[in-house]
Amino acid sequence: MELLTEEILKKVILPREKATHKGNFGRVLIIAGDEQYGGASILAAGSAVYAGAGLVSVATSKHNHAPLHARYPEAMVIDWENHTLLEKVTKQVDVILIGCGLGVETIGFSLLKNLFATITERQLLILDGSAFSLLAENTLNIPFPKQTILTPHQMEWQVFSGIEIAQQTDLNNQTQVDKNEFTVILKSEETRIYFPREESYKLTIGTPAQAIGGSGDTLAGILAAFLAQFRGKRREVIGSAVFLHSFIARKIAKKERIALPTKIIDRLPEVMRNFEQ
Ligand SMILES: NC(=O)C1=CN([C@@H]2O[C@H](COP(=O)(O)OP(=O)(O)OC[C@H]3O[C@@H](n4cnc5c(N)ncnc54)[C@H](O)[C@@H]3O)[C@@H](O)[C@H]2O)[C@@H](O)CC1
Ligand SMILES: Nc1ncnc2c1ncn2[C@@H]1O[C@H](COP(=O)(O)OP(=O)(O)O)[C@@H](O)[C@H]1O
Ligand SMILES: [Mg+2]
Repeated sequence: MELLTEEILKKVILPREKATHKGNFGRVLIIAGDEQYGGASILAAGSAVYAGAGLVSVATSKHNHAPLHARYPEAMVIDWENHTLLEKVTKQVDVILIGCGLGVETIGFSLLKNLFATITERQLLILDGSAFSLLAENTLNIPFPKQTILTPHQMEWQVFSGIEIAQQTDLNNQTQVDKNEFTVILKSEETRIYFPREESYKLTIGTPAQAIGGSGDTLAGILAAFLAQFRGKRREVIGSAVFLHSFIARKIAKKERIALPTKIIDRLPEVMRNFEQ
């Protein structure tokens, strides 16, 4: 198991070249946020925008359109009941994140099912939050596991994989990942990242200041933006997104008791700039 350190940020975060435009930094689609959990979609969208994705679209409940636009006008919004538009945009993007505050109602399941039927092998998929209960309750196969990254916390991993929290050892987790060929970011006070048949990563810089609703939604957005824009080795791009999220939280926690997800988002552009080599 490899320990994540600052070195990974220097490796992955490269300066932006001059002859570029928004299309060079990746297109992200976030399918998230029902009426109750609108904040999850707003946090995921904000972190994807501030972490530097070229274009970010959010398919969400109509309840969230105005607040999302007001907070992050850089993000584009799609009514998630507009199937035609959602399918069109789904086909155009590089990375799709689904699940943050998606809810476990019928619409959540049909969005997941339609996405699985539309996604192609050239795209990357991130599954978070409600996606795990939806997948545990319904028979639905992940279409391209090698292109899929799961970001469960321990309880979500238990529900999805059947491995109880007390049994979530490196060996048991790695075995499950090798068998299924997806990548798992297993979030906890000491997050682990398991890749199929590759060495895993361990994150030891997390702080209890991160134990607040919305922390994971923010991580998911950062991850989507990193995968969309950085061309380095996939495992390093994933490791650097996870490291950066806690690195900023730790900076905030030196002076503040809570690392508010919205504050982590605000710090992203500056901290990323400092790591450009
Ligand atoms: N502002 C918002 O709109 C928010 C929306 N959220 C969304 O709400 C939905 C439900 O997510 P929740 O995770 O809150 O609820 P869940 O019901 O999925 O699970 C949370 C429970 O799991 C247990 N648990 C055990 N180990 C844990 C660990 N390492 N980390 C976290 N929990 C652990 C805790 O007892 C906790 O109450 C998700 O779709 C999520 O994205 C949350 O992100 C909270 C903020
Ligand atoms: N005590 C802690 N120490 C370190 N990191 C923590 C701690 N508590 C939570 N975190 C981190 O905060 C995030 C929480 O994610 P998650 O539970 O999915 O939040 P949410 O769904 O509310 O957005 C994860 O990245 C997790 O590793
Ligand atoms: Mg979560």
